[in-house]
Amino acid sequence: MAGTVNPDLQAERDRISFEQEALTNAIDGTPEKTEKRRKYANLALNDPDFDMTSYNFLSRSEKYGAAVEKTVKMIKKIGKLGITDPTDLYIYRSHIFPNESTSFTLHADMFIPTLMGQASPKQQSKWLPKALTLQIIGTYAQTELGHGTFIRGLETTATYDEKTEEFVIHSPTRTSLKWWPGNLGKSTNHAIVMAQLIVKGQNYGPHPFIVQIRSLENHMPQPGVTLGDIGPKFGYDANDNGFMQFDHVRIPRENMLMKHSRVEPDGTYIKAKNSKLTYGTMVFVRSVLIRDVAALSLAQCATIAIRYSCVRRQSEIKPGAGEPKVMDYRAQQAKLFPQLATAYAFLFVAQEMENIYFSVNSEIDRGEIDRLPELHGLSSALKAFTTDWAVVGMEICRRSCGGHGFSHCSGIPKIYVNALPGVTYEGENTVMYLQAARYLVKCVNMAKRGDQLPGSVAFLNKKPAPKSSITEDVNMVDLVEAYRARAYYLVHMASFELDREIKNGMASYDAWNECAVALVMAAKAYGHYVVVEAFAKKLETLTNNQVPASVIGVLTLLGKLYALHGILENSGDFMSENYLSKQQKSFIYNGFLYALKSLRPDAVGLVDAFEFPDKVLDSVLGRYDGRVYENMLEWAMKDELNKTQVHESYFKHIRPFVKQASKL
Ligand SMILES: CCCCCCCCCC/C=C\CCCCCCCCCC(=O)SCCNC(=O)CCNC(=O)[C@H](O)C(C)(C)COP(=O)(O)OP(=O)(O)OC[C@H]1O[C@@H](n2cnc3c(N)ncnc32)[C@H](O)[C@@H]1OP(=O)(O)O
Ligand SMILES: Cc1cc2nc3c(=O)[nH]c(=O)nc-3n(C[C@H](O)[C@H](O)[C@H](O)COP(=O)(O)OP(=O)(O)OC[C@H]3O[C@@H](n4cnc5c(N)ncnc54)[C@H](O)[C@@H]3O)c2cc1C
Repeated sequence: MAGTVNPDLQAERDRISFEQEALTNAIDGTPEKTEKRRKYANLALNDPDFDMTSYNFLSRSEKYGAAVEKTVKMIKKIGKLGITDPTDLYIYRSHIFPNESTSFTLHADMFIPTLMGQASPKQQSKWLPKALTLQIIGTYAQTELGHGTFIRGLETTATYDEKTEEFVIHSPTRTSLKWWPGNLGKSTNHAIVMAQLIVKGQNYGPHPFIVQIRSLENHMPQPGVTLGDIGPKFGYDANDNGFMQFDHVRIPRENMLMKHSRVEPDGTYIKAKNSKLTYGTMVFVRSVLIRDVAALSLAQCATIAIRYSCVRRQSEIKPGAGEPKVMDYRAQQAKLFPQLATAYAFLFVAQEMENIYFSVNSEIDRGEIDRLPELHGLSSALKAFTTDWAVVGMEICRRSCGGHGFSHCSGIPKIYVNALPGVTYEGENTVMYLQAARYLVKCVNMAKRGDQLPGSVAFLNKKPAPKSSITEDVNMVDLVEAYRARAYYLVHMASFELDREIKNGMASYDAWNECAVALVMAAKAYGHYVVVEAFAKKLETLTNNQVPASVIGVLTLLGKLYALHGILENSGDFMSENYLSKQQKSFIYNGFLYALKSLRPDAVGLVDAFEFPDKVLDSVLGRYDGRVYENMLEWAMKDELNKTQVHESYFKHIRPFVKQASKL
């Protein structure tokens, strides 16, 4: 990150009030994690074998080809370097493929996790070594043309043939074509296929099967399998999301993943302890994408927009006093600082989600499944809440860069389109909120019966005070309590509405649909509360770990800003039933303004602390050295249109037309 830095940006760095290294450690989790991240990031970034030229100026086919080449090179390097730990692998990979999908992403993030979570020990010993050494490369093929959300509605069938001890995989209709699986279109040779298990004429619902889909010799589709790419999308150009049709494809019985449920050779079906264990890979990915998609993408966009806002000068505050940095406009701070605070909040809640995921998962491995519903409810709510707000925040960052934010030179469009499908894949967000609400409503009924609720839903056990205790000197404790109260009331209100409809004679499924607006609001409020509380807990942990006061100070300001902004944006909720008085609302507003003002000197330090390398941001606007204007023209000149002064279409179309016109 050496070189002459734009003086405007240097001035920002010269006045940072906190110890940046300690903050970076807090973001990573521990100093050891920072060290590890730097080590694997540098291994990737300093390797001259990786061409980090961005894909901006390539066609879709070229992008795909470049991604495959880079993926294979990366896999070879991983083998040479002996990187095996999943976190190290993830860091290494995300610095070679920043905000991009590798050609084997689904293999790493879903195919292998599914083998680990769904295959029996015997099956794991057969498939995992092959998968880990890439002798086979797989994807996760669940979604079909007709159904993504409603897994029970999948139409692909796996019919057991006891005579041959095989399953017959078949796509009976046009809508049963697998559609969307990543890396299916061109790259993979195996797939975990979710299909309706049919034994002796009985349908036991969706189950996972491992199916070879392409030849390991020449990559042609296996007999009975039709394959292709689904065509251009909103983004994800280098990713070959694919389609797949089966025509009575036979696989051995052992290819059904049988950790949780089994089919014996004679066709006897042994069911799982909980049929939803089959959905485990989705819970895993929902848990990790809170950090890897939502938090990090927003943090990157905030970095770009805040650095650029300290370089960009425009208009006037005081007439005649010259053009200020746009960061000095209070309105610009009001747009960008909440996004910065949200990125921090999501990083902290992701650390908590990761701990919960791994702790519940090891319980599940021991056969204890009591906490599965909470894990599902919490991961659903947080997946939806964080991806929703991350994409809203990224767009705010983009607009805050004015016109240049619309250009790929800002780097924001690439980050945005890579994160955007996070609101849809792995469970469409409204559907995820409703899943969380389903769990919350159950919890209300359990609390009414006097049951003690676990972890993140324990707040439903205790009625909050009817009035907030927020004072002029707003503090984190009162803010957390305000969010708890809002979540408590909205969850109870949704539950009350549901009960009322049912008491009035409505069938429970109709009542559910009727109350969906209240249910989604309840789940959002729950997600918001969990995030604010996670921020407060993080501050407590850092304080207990003797992190420097300067860091606690700036993070406390950020935490408050996040919570205050959320109250201002949702003041109707907080002010209903007079929980928050008009005077308290003015304390919130003043606290928000105070936080903006106080954070201004540290804005660049707070984004620098994320330590996103320039190669990751791939942004002219967000460069570490702030040399924006010096590099814009050079960047634009890379475009194919600038390779010649006069484009061939001039000779083909414009010139003849103009000649013709001049004769008239
Ligand atoms: C430190 C660790 C390092 C590790 C590094 C690893 C590196 C990984 C890095 C990853 C980085 C980034 C990741 C991003 C890239 C990944 C790319 C991903 C691409 C996307 C892939 C996909 O999209 S795959 C397809 C996903 N599809 C879905 O998600 C479908 C959504 N639908 C559903 O989940 C369900 O059908 C439903 C939730 C909608 C429920 O349907 P339905 O109404 O029919 O209900 P059911 O009858 O099915 O359910 C009834 C009861 O079951 C409960 N339930 C439902 N789901 C679950 C679950 N998953 N777990 C537990 N319980 C569940 C439900 O609540 C009901 O309960 P009751 O009320 O008690 O009856
Ligand atoms: C980039 C990308 C990558 C993907 N990768 C994969 C992959 O690798 N493997 C794979 O199997 N799939 C993959 N998918 C598919 C993805 O998982 C599904 O698109 C997703 O689960 C949503 O399902 P759907 O498309 O059927 O949406 P739909 O369910 O059709 O949603 C349409 C609308 O209906 C609403 N809706 C649906 N059901 C309900 C309900 N019960 N209550 C209220 N509203 C409802 C939704 O909220 C939404 O507004 C990918 C998708 C994308 C975009």
